[in-house]
Amino acid sequence: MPFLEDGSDAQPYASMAGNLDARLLKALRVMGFETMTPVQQIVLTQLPSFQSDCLVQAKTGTGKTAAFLLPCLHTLLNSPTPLPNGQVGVLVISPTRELALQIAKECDQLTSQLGRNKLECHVAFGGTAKATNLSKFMNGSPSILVATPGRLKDYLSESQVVRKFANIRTLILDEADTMLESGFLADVKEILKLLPPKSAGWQGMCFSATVPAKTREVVDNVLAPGYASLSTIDKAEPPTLERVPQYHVIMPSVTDTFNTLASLLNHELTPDSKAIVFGVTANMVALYSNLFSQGLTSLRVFELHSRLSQNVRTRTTNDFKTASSGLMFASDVIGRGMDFPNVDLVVQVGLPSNSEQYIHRVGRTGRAGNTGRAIILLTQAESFFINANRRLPIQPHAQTAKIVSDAVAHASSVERAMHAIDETVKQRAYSSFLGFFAGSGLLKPLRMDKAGLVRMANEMAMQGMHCPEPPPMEKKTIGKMGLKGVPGFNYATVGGPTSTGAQTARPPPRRPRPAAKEGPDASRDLLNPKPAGTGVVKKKASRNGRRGGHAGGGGNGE
Ligand SMILES: Nc1ncnc2c1ncn2[C@@H]1O[C@H](COP(=O)(O)OP(=O)(O)OP(=O)(O)O)[C@@H](O)[C@H]1O
Repeated sequence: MPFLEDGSDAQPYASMAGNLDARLLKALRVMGFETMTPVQQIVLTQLPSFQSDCLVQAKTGTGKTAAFLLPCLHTLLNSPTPLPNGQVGVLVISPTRELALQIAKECDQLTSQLGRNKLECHVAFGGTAKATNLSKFMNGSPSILVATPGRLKDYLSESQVVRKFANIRTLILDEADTMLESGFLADVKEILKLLPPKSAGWQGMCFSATVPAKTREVVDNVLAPGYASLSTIDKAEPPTLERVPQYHVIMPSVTDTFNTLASLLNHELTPDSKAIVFGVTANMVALYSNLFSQGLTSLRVFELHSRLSQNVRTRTTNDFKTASSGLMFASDVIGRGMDFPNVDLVVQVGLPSNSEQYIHRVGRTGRAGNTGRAIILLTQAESFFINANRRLPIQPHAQTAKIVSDAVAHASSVERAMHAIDETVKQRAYSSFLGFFAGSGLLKPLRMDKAGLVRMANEMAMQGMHCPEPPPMEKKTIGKMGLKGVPGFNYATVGGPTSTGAQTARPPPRRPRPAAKEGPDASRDLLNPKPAGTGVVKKKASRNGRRGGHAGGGGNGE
């Protein structure tokens, strides 16, 4: 069984007959789940009971979804006090909409053999018509609800919705470490206030591939004292899958990002590849996607981040799931939990915000027993990440020198492609890049001050994106980034006719320059409050162009 990295035998699901509901076992057979993965085995055989509170850690792509759904579905189906009709028995909270949908789909598969006793699984997440979903939820029998925290809080503001949770049996936090981080913890606490108290007896389950120490300090929000703590990861082993070799490619400077990425992808991809490239912000991802859609790859290009409508996000997710090959540029909307079959390469461009984010992104490949590769592309200055995370098995890429030197051969095709891209796309990328670094606490490890950050962003814009000058920035946005008074900005003023903002006066479009030589073609935006490029009028260009040295960033969101 390929899930087991130590080569030991996996236990067949058939051995659970009598312990796990026969209808669930039948569904598992239909799904092709013949043997238990290690995390499924540990949960189903070592948990004191299927109703026990637990904190469970297992590597990415090893079947945690079924590991948390099976015990609670079994309990729902076999409880001596059946769930009253219309009540929610199981609540799963997930950090992203895409993951919520994926969990609900797996739940539907697991409950597909219940015949007339079918359990309804509903989803609730933002970006969709709330009224329609809520009325379906209120009028249906949502025994299971998979929700993102924001929309769930919204639902729970209505007392008739709160009443539907009066008999809750299990609360699951998937990606528990991120759900219990500062960004989500306040939401989770508010949600808990509106649910029956823990003393009512509901089960808490927390699952993740990463459980940093700070998570253990706050799990008591959902787990009772004495909860079971299970892990399939040996303390001495790396937290990533052994069958996913990991490499770093270090480039000299941030201005090399686009050419080096083109060189790297040209080096790594084949016409059959299925790869994901993570960028640091949604708008940087949009820029990569635009760039590589200009003939820099023969693969179909996919783009996924929070700045797209939910319809587009859902369609792209489904398309990439079923695609046999393709090149996905993505933000962290798919950094955790998402299961895209047969991804053979994950590339991270720039710094992840922490080692957990790195681990989850790498985990988009090598899933379900498959193999894969992961590469992180950093600047020299950013390479501190490698030294600071020595437990991650990241090796130098054997072809680094060639990839970096071949970047020159891609310069002309990248430049030509950049000239074909709308300036607003570049302005947004520039603004998000600044916002990312300004808000990330990364300037200190990069040994950079704010003026250095602006210089670096300007160099990336002019030398990397081939903008004629630093893209315009509104004073208001600069202030929100905490960069007020920092030299080097091309200030823009608000003006124009619309009430929501104003029209942009952009630098005149540049004519694409012919390429000198054909090359071999191959988050959240923390402080970019609205699509940039709206509401700005160029006033003054100022340049300050010492060659800096860093790209990247993190941000744990969309
Ligand atoms: N027992 C099994 N037999 C065969 N395939 C399985 C089994 N359990 C899970 N899978 C498949 O393995 C893949 C990964 O499962 P899942 O998404 O639940 O992993 P995960 O551990 O939750 O990953 P992540 O840490 O990224 O959230 C899915 O495609 C799933 O269908």
